[in-house]
Amino acid sequence: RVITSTNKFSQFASLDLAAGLNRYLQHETKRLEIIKSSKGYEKELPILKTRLKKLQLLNKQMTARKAELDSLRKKLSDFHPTSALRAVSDFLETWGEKLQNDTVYGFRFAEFLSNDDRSKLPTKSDLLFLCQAVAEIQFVYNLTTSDLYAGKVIGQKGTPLLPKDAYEIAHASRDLSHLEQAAWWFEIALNNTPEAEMKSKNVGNTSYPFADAMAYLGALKYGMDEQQKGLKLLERASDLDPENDRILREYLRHRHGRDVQPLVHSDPGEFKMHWFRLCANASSTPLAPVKWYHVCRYRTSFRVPYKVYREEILSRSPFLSLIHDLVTPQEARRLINVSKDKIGHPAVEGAESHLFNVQGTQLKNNETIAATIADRIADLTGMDTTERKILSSGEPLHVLNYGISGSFQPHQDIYRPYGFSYMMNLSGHRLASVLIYLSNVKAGGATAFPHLNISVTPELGKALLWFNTSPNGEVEKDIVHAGCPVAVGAKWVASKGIWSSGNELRRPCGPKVTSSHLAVDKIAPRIPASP
Ligand SMILES: O=C(O)CCC(=O)C(=O)O
Ligand SMILES: [Fe+2]
Repeated sequence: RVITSTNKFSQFASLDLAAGLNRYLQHETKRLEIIKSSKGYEKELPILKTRLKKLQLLNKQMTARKAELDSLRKKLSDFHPTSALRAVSDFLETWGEKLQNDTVYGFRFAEFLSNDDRSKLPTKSDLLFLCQAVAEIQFVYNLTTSDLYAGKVIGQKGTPLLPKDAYEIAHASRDLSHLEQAAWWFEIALNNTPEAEMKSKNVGNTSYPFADAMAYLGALKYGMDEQQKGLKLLERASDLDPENDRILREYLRHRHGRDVQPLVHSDPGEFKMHWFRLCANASSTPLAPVKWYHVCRYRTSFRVPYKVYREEILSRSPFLSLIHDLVTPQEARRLINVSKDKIGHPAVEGAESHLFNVQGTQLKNNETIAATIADRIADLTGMDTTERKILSSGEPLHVLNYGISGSFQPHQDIYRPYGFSYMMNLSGHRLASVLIYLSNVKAGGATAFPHLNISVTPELGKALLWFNTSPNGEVEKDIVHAGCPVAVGAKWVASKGIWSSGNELRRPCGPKVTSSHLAVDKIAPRIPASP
């Protein structure tokens, strides 16, 4: 999928279709010349000539549409869901067939696009995925259908949609069991389709099956206690496409109230809805301004003789804090750049893949930049982050990349019950996690802590620090957290795990409050405990 990670997209952006075609054209021209001047190939000459003519035509089209391709790339690079949906849909309509289907022009495109390059092209499944993404983003962020149809996503303007997109999103919503939402999308598709067009039966590539849309809407309305409205729609649908057996049967079943299955609405459950609310609130509320309980840590070490870290304590128990400016924009860029080519490896080793739809990689400390970050975290937290073959104190840095609607389901960075099989080993528990934001996100993509009622908007350079076990060594159940779906833009994070091995006597807020270098109780006595 091109859009699941921003990295996949940049591969597509770097693909030069026109140059590839040109190479192929030159190759074929040369072949024709050689064959012309050789004996015994007379029969094949006409075939080759037609083939060359078709290629020349395609080349002309390709050159003429260079601007179009560039604008497609530009639209995709905004990582805006409606713009991306429109762009991919346009691409598939104009180029997709030609490039994916070997036989349209009677020759193999594979010859000018390598398999590797072809895998970089947007596909039909990218389009379906984008429809799902729009449906999901709408649900989580509570967006109105008319705003989304106009391309508006949480204040970020994208390309307006077309009725056929609305039809596809309706189906995606239906698949997610968001039935009310599905009805809205069928409705908006139909409302934006002129009556004359519906009657013209001309359901081409650029349109959608109107009668189907009407029948689906009718069945939904019927099931949602608007029986009369529903029946009328089903009847109209059947009139519109009298030869359609499926629609006729649907109409009759509903009219006679026979075998009408009750609609099954999705019930995400209270916990998920709470998580979604936190996601939606985070995206509209900026971080709190600096408060009295911000903590300045003055730390000296042989690496950093004098350094001030500003730290906002968000929760004392379990401990969660926001560190301002852990990495510079240059360092973030560097981390992204060294990760880019490796991305796509399992994001989180040993984790159940249904938990996330992001891509990632691991950077070991032999990457200079990763070592720098590990050292800084050691300075900052007072803990050991050294990587060792056994009894390691630091985990390799995980770099994660979220594309449109990329998310990480609620989990804990520990062994159970979330299936992170590697999270407890000889090195003990993953004692603490440091999550560094390597990018801003245009909309969505917050990190939510449902049990703490906290969600944090990603901001380039900032980092969250939390402990996965409490000072007495028990698992912190309340540190469950999730990456909210990205609505617009790209999200890059790096997470550093700190193992208990080697840190037994180093964790802050240790046996005595005074023994803690943080002394949170002294500095922030009035922060309410978690609900
Ligand atoms: O990206 C986020 O906001 C959360 C990531 C996370 O939980 C993890 O990497 O373990
Ligand atoms: Fe996590």
